[in-house]
Amino acid sequence: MARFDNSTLPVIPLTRGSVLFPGIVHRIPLPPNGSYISHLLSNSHARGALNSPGGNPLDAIQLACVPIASPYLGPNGQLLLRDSDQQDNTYLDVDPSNLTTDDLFGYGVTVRVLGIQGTTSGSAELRVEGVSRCKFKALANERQSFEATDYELCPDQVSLTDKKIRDLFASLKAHAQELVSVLRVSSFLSRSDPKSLLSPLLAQRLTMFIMKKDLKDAGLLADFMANILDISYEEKLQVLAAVSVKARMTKVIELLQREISGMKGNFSVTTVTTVPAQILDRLSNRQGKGMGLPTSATPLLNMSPPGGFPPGSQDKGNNKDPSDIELLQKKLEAANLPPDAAKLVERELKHMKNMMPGGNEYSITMTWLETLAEIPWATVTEERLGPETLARARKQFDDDHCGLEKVKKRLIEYLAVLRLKQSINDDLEEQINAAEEEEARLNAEKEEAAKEEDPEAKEVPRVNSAKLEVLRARRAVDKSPILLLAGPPGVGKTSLAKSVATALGRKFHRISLGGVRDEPEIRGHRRTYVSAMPGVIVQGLRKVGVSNPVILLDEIDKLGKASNMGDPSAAMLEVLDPEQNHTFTDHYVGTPIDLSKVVFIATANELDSIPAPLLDRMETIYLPGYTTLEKRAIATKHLVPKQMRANGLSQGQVILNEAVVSKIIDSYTRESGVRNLEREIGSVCRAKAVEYAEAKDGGQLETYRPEVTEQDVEEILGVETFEEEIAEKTSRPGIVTGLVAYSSGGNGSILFIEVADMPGSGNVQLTGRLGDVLKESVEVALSWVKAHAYELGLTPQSTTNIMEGRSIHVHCPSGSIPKDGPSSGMAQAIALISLFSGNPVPPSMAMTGEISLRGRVTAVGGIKEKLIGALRAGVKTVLLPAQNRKDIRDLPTDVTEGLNILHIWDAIRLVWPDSQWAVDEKKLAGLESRL
Ligand SMILES: Nc1ncnc2c1ncn2[C@@H]1O[C@H](COP(=O)(O)OP(=O)(O)OP(=O)(O)O)[C@@H](O)[C@H]1O
Repeated sequence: MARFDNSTLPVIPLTRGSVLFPGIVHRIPLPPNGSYISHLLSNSHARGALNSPGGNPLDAIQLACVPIASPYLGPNGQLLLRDSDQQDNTYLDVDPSNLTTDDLFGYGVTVRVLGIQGTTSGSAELRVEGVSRCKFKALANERQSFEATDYELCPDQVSLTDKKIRDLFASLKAHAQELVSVLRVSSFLSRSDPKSLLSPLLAQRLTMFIMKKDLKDAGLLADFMANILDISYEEKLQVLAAVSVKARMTKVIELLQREISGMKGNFSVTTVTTVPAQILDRLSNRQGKGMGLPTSATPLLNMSPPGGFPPGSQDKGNNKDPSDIELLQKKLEAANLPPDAAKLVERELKHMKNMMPGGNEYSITMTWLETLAEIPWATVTEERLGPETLARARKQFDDDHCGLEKVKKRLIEYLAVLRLKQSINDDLEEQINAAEEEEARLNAEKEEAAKEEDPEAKEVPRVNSAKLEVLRARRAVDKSPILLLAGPPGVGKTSLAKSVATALGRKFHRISLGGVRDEPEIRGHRRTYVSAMPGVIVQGLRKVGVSNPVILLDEIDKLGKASNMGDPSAAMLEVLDPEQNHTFTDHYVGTPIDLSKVVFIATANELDSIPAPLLDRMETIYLPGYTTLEKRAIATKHLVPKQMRANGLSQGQVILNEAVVSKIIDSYTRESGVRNLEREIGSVCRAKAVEYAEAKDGGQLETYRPEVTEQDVEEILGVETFEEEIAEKTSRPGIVTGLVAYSSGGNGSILFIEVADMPGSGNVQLTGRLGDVLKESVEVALSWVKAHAYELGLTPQSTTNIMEGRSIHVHCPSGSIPKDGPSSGMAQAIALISLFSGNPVPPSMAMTGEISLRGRVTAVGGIKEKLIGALRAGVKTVLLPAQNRKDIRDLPTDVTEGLNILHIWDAIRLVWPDSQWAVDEKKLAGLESRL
């Protein structure tokens, strides 16, 4: 057991090359079981408690820590060997149990015990904090315990009036701050190494810590910096041995200078602090007002350390990179902002000059101003709306698209109106300018007159102002409508809009509204939000760089519905309203933008899902699907040459004849548009390109065959993907052929409706993935047939229930394909009548039409697609509602010639002309319609 008396001081050797300084917290690992440190602690505690009973037991423990001596230093820290390269640091790998007093350094620190802490590895650590330097004159070693038998405590002595000390302290602080800045910059530059990262928060704390130290803490600050500096063990021992604060500061400043210049070798530092100017302000104010900080620290704020900016000058904005703001200012000037925006920008720029660069607000404002500078406020594409515009547009449309005559005609009309309105607007603009000049002149005259008090002159400007207002109002109203191209996928909506842009010579930008769910996506987030951005419209304008592009609002029908994130379609209303869009406000930009020069063209696959107010603002041009004939023409004239070019083939290297194109259309695609057709033609071209290249490389070009046969198509594209629904050859009661538009892939096709009856109690079973509307139309048909069973001759008496004792099952085959819509109502009713009467419907006959509960057959949509599908499926006769007569006029001739189209008034008679069971005119006379 160690023996202690009050004149001795227990000493713990620090191993692993560590040096403890006053003010620094250190952890000393406690060896397991029976450690001498434990004995030492308990004895020291017992002795301390004896001396000062009742105090904090930890405070009672008196200890010192001593580092291992270096063979390269003398007992007072003087360097014995100058060339550190020759140093061998193996002396530091000591076994604590074999230490002798000779192994210990002559200086150490007394410590305060903070506690004992367990570690995750199961061992314990003693936490101590250095208190004061201590010089050991004599050390004793007894049973592995060390004690200083003769020692001298050396607390820091700082003379607050010593100018040399004050200057040294100011220099130490400045260097310490500079080191933090340099560390921050270097960690920023070497982001790839996470170990070298100094977070902004930590850098700020360090700077604050340094700033808060005052002259009486000079020695502590020097110790703190020596502790964090990357210096050798000997240098640390030297700092420990520097009892004089002056000497210590000199040594630490020297070490700091070396460290800083070493780090600065690779880059130049322009910013030296991370403490916000306001805090520095506050600090200097506090000092000025004598709020606890000694005035001796004041010179610090005015000092000018080598290589850095004086910290006190930071609030004057000197440390900002002026080129950033200047550059931005120039960009903003060049952007030609409207007066409102210019005022806003000026204010923000002024504000920005007082901000800390790198701060959050600074970068937010910077990004915002950059966005504003990039918006094309006044940049426009030069107009090409001249007398030749329409001819050029016509040629462009014909070059890019086959068929679509009606649509092209409508687009030409649109461009003609755009041109006329523009010339009217140009005239108006001229008149407005003239009127404005006139008003300015009259105002000047009025002022003159007012000076001379002439009452007559005052009336004239009022007349002129009214004229100006009228002119301005006319200009605002004379805007062209927004076009909506609606139709199934791949029918050329996007490419038509592109052709419009080409014909007008304007830039084109496409905005996909498909995934837009929130209003801010259209109108932007307020710039105070984290990672706020402008909306899609402003982003589009920034991208194209002009204020008069053609913007395609693609898939406007897929725009999200109103939610807690706002209603995107409401924001769209403002964009599309010619009355409002000259002052469109994006939340991020925060100032109105004129969208009136933009030509907006929207596209949609269906109109039902577009909110009515939005639909109302647009003029719809419907693009129906293509017939096989049209597809063939498009493929031959456009898609084949296009795909050949795309695959590096020149004319004549691939020949696809009509039969081959038809095979691709019928067997490999089922769509209203031509997108898949283009893809399949692309596959064929690619396969031929490989064949051609191989033949050429092998020197056997003569063996290459450019013609593609139907067999080749099968080999290249694989097994036929689609087999058309073919009309039945025979029929049974209860089976009717209906028509659908936009079935799989948006094509028209036929649909079989099968009804069977069985003994039961009047139940109706529906299968075949029927949608709610379709189910309802079955119910309507059944109710009508039940209600008129007697008139139709299906029951012998008017009181008989036709469903009595039976149940029915309605099924539509292709059960995996969902079906919906009311247009099969008539076919359901005919199928039921057919079932109950036992009369089959001719198999080559198909029908479509919605029925009401009164038995009226009403118009349905998608006639063109349905009839094309019917023709393809081998249907000969089609029954259509009388109201759909108008749709037949636009049908391609191959459809009108290939089908016997009958508009029904008396459907039953058309289906069963020879039947005897429904000819009682008297009975039918009561019906409102002749289903
Ligand atoms: N009448 C046509 N003549 C020539 N090519 C056409 C015609 N119609 C469509 N195409 C071509 O079909 C492809 C698909 O057209 P586009 O992308 O314009 O379809 P879309 O109607 O916009 O489809 P979606 O609704 O899916 O966006 C384009 O390559 C286009 O050039």
